[in-house]
Amino acid sequence: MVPSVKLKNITRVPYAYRKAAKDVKVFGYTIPKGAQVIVNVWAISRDSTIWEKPEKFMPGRFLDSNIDVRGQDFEFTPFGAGRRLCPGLPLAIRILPLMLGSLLHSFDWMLEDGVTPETINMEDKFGLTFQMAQPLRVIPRIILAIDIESKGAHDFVLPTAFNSFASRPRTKNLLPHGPKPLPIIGNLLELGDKPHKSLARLSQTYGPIMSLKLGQITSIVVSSPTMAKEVLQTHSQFFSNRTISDAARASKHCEFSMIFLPVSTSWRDLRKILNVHLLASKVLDANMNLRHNKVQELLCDLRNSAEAGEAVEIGNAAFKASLNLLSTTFFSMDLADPNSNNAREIRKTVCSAVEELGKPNLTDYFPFLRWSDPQGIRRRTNVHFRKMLDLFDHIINQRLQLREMGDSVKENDILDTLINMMVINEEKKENDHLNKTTLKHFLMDIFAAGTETTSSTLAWSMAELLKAPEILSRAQAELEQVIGKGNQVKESDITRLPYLQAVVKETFRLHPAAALLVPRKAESEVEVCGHTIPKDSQLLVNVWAMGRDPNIWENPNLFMPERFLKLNIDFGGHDFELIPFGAGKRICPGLPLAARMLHLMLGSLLHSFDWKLEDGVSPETLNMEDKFGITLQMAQPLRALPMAP
Ligand code: HEM
Repeated sequence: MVPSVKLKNITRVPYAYRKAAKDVKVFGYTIPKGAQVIVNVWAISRDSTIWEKPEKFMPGRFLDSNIDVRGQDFEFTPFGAGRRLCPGLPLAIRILPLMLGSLLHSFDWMLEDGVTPETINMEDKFGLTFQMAQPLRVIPRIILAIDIESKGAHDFVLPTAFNSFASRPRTKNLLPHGPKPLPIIGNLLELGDKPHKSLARLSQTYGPIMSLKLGQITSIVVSSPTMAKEVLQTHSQFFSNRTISDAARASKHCEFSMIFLPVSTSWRDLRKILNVHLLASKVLDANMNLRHNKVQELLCDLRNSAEAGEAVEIGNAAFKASLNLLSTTFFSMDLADPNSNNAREIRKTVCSAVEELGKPNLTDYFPFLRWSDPQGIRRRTNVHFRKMLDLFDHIINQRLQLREMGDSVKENDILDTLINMMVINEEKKENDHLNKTTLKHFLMDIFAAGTETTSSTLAWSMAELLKAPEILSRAQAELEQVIGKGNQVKESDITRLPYLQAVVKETFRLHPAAALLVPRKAESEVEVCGHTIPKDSQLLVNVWAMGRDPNIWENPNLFMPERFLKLNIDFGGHDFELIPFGAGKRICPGLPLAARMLHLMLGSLLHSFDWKLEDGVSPETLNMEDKFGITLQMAQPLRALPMAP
C-alpha cells in the first residue's frame, strides 16, 4: 500500500517498521516526513475480509491459491516487501520446509504429559519476533530411518503450507549424472576437506563427467583425459572464462587480473606481454644467469645448514628461492632477502593471500551472502592484496625515480621493459591496457601464481625421492655423469637430463600443484558428449584423479619416473593425461619459466648434496598426506638434512 521508494529507511526499532523519507500522500492522507510507519502483517493475516475463517490453521487454503510469500502478494508478507524485503528469504524458504518436512517425516509427535491439543497454549509474546508465550515441548518417536539420498532431495515431502513455492515445475535435463543433492547445501558435505579425493571417489560411481550442486552453484567435474580434452580444447570457446571467487574481488583484483579477466582484449594484451616480452625463450635465455646466481645462493644457505648438521624445511627454502628467482628475473632484486623488512613482509603476505584465496568460502556457494562476507575472507584478502599492491607501487616508483636521474644504473630487466611500455602508452596517450594500476595487479598475479606452485612441487619431488633412495641415487648418478662432479647445473643442461625430467613429470602426475586446475565457467549452455552443461556452471578438472587413474597408468600410486622414459608424454598441454599447467587458451603462461626453475633447483639440490630425512623419520614413516588449498601442499612440511657428498 505504501510507496516503498519513499519509505526505504528503517528506524532502529523492531524489524518491518519504516520511516517516511519525506512527506508523502497515500490515499489522500499525508504521511509527514520522519513518521514511523508500521505494517501490521499480523492483522492483515487475520482479516476476515481477506481470509476465510482467518483464525483457523488451514494449510489446504494455499493448495488452490497462487499466493506466495515473496513480497508480491500483499495479503501475505511475512518477509516484508519492496526494497527492504528480507534478503534471507531464499534461504529461509528452503530451510523451513526442509526442517519441518524432516521432523514430520522422521517422527511421530506427542505433546508432553498434561497438555492436550485443546489445552495447548497458543498465546504469543510480542517482540522482535513473535514467539510462543509458553515454549512448545513435545516428544518425538522414531517411525522410520530416513534416507534422503535414496529418496532424492527434490522428492522430499514438504509441508503443504509451503507448496506454493516448493512445487516449481520440474524440467527434464540431461545434466551429467552425479550424487543426489541435499536441499540448500546440495553436495557440499561430500567435498570434505580433500575435495580432489572425494571427487575422484565419486567419479568412480558417476563417471568421467559428473555434476554436483555446491550450494547454489552447479559444478561439472571432469576426471578423464578424453573429457578434459572435450572441455578444454574441443569446446574451449565455451569454457575459457573463470568463475570469480569472492576473495578475488578484494581490491577489485578480478577487474585487472589476467587470472580472472574473461577472454577479452585486456586479457589478450596482458598474456601477450607475458608471452612475448617476459617469458619467450630468448628473454629467458638472456636472464638465465640471474637465476643461476640465485640458485648458488640457495646452495650456499644449504651448505651452512649441512655444516651445522641442521635439517632444512624444504618447502621454505624452495619458496624463498622461487620468490627470489622470480623477483630477480623481473626486478633484478631479492624480495626474500632476510635483511630486508620489506622482503619478509611480502613473503608473509603472499602466503596469507594464497591461503585466503584457497579457503572454502560460503559466499562462493551462496552468492546472495556476498554482501555480508560471513567468514571475513574478502576483508582479509583485501588487506593482503593492498600490502602487495603498495609494495609493487613502491618498487615501480623507485625505478621511475632512478630513470629520472638520467645517468642512473639502468637495470634493463623485465620491470624496465614493462615501464617502457607503460611510459610509451602514456606519452602517446594511447588507451592501452598497461598502466600503473594494471601493472601492479599484473605483478601480483605473477608472484601469487608463480611462487607457491613452484615451491610445493619441489618439496613433493624431494619427498618422493627421499622415500625411494634407489630413485634418488639414479637421479644423482645421471647428474654426475652429465654435469660432472663439482660442476654447476645450468638451465641449458636440462635437455641432457632425461631422468631428472622424468622425476619432475612423475611429481606432476602424483602431486599436481593445482589439483582441480583453476575453476572455469560455462559461458553459455553447451552440449558435451550428449550432456547439457548449463550456462554459468563451474568447471573443475580433476587432474589429481587423472594422475592416479589405473586405466591410464600402471601401478598409479607408485612413484616410478622411469615410466616416462618410455612414454612420449609431456606437460605442455597437448597430452591430456598429464596437464598440471592446464590446457587450451588459459594454460598457465608461466610454464616455460616454472619448468626451468624446477629442473634447475631440483638438479642443483641433488647434485650438490646427499640427503637424509631428519632424525626419527624413515622412508617408510615419511608423511605423504596432502593439504588441499589453492596449491596442494604437504600436510606435514618435509624436513631433510643436506650433507656434503
Ligand atoms: C609448478 C609451477 C606452476 C604450476 C603447476 C602452475 C599451474 C597453473 C594452472 C593449473 C593454471 C590454470 C590453467 C587453466 O586454467 O587451464 C595456471 C594459470 C596461471 N599461471 Fe601458473 N603454474 C605454475 C607456475 C606459474 C608461474 C611461475 C607463473 C608466472 C610467471 C604463473 C602464472 C600463471 C598465470 C598468470 C595464470 C593465469 C592464466 C590465465 O588465466 O590466462 N604460473 N597455472
